[in-house]
Amino acid sequence: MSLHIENLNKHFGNGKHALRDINLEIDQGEMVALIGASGSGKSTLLRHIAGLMPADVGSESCIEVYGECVQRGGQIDRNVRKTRARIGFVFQQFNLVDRLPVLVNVLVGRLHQMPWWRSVTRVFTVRERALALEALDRVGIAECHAQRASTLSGGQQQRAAIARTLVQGARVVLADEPIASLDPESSRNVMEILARICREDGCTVVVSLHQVDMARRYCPRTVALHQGRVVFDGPSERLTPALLRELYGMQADEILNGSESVHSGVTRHPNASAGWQQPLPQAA
Ligand SMILES: Nc1ncnc2c1ncn2[C@@H]1O[C@H](COP(=O)(O)OP(=O)(O)OP(=O)(O)O)[C@@H](O)[C@H]1O
Repeated sequence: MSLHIENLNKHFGNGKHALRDINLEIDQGEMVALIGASGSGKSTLLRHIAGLMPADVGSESCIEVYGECVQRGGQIDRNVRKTRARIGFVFQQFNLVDRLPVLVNVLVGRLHQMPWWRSVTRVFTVRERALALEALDRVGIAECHAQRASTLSGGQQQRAAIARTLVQGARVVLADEPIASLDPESSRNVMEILARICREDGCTVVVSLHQVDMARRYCPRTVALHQGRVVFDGPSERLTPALLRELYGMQADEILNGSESVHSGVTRHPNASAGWQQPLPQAA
């Protein structure tokens, strides 16, 4: 089991109950979509899994990644740095250092494996550079390795961020709305790359998405959140518009239509309702 989440609850200081009794098991090599309307708790859940945010203190909660404790009872584990090294985090806004070359941004993924003086001086070995170039090649942007990150398109920056997780050697990739700022073609590229590292490297991928169409295209399993609760956990193909309306009421339109209004350009099934597509076979 690569991810184990038990009795997870989170109240923020303002009293907001953002996560409610979350229990999840995710196997190694699964690609799981986390969907839900804005404010449903997707980012908060991913941050808890990465050990970036503690659950309610004194609760019965427990999060483990590959059997290693990330947090228990609202306390982040003392050895979380070791566990975090296996977790790659991909953000909506890429989180690259604009003025640094792409290759150096990708090599940042290795910092945890280096002595401190090398991380400060940013002296990388030939082998480390070769690894980073290989990762950039896998995400299709090796030719951009010497450019400053700021000169890349949004889609290329997101691919560099994924290459960073490859160089890190992450066994779990948590991607928080990685395609929310991208055009349709870049979105498909990024989702295909995530699906490929899942398939080829056996990485576990959990990707939060606003819209169900991408979940159905690329992720065999979807976990749907509504007001901090898991309201669906199962095969993505079961998430029909009717079921989404049952789960989300008026908010279903945000999940069904959002991708169409923001990033149109995907072919719709002739019988589809607004924003709805038939599932495609697993991405190549
Ligand atoms: N630091 C915080 N303090 C107080 N409330 C917060 C904090 N962070 C998040 N929340 C609240 O917790 C709830 C869940 O937020 P979260 O960002 O996880 O939702 P989300 O599903 O990722 O939304 P979006 O799709 O808009 O990014 C929201 O109501 C949000 O306002």
